[in-house]
Amino acid sequence: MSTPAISIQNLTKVYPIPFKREKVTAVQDLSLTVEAGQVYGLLGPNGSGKSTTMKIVLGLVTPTSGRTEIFGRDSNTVESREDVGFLPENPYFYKYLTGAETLDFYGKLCGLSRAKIRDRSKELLKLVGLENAADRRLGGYSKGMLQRIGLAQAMIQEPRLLVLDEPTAGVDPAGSREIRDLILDFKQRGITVLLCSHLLEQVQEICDRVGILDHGVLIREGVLGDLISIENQTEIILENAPPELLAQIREMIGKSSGRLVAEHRPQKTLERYFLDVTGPKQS
Ligand SMILES: Nc1ncnc2c1ncn2[C@@H]1O[C@H](COP(=O)(O)OP(=O)(O)OP(=O)(O)O)[C@@H](O)[C@H]1O
Repeated sequence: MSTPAISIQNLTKVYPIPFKREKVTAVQDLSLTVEAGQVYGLLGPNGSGKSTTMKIVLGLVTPTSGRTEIFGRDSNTVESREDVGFLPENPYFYKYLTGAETLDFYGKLCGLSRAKIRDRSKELLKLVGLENAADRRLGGYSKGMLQRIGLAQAMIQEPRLLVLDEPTAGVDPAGSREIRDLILDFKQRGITVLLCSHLLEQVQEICDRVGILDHGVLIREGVLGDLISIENQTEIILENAPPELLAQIREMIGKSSGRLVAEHRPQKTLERYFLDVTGPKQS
């Protein structure tokens, strides 16, 4: 089996509260594995320990006990960071820098050569749809554009793993969809993604596997489809079914041991409807 992108073993983090004798257990005996190539959703209510877990994986916070690894390398080693790109929850950007200058800055921080930064920056600005805004200052970017330059920044050193903390926070539905599509694009390129989000509808669309934290404890974990499927029910969606066919089906069900639980028209999501009515008009 290939080395997992992330391995978390019996991780616990207890924060002392300054000037008080109390402590906060942010993460408690957490073990989980993110296989390479997956999009993994780490979910949980506010304060459940998601950001703390991410920061420990990234080597930004020291665990109280347990260990975390990135592609087999302990998170507390500098080498483990070579393979990771990170978009924090509230990224701070220099608003007087342009999009291109921002990528230049992060490229230099990662120790990339001038030529490499130039090529990579051009490629990434195109990928995140900011080619035309490359020379505009970030102070004039919308929230969606800022998150996209944040994603480009996280991708500058061609990481194999992307850690994204709330990548669509504060972004409108069209902007969120663009970010969602970008994440799927990264997955297509073989990049592993660890994602924290409260937008469960989006998580459902893009994640292969999810873990749910509650008060620092992993209460559910598994393949998304398995976790949310209702075991003893079957859904059949028919198109253009004539009334006689529906009547026959109802009659057959009536004669069987099965029970018709619901019969209704499938609905599109509110997001899909919103995008349909606000999106570009078809000519
Ligand atoms: N530096 C810190 N010092 C003390 N307590 C902290 C610190 N960072 C986080 N905590 C506490 O640890 C717990 C988990 O916080 P964390 O930010 O990891 O949760 P989260 O799931 O990411 O929340 P959110 O969804 O609001 O971002 C919370 O009770 C929080 O108050």
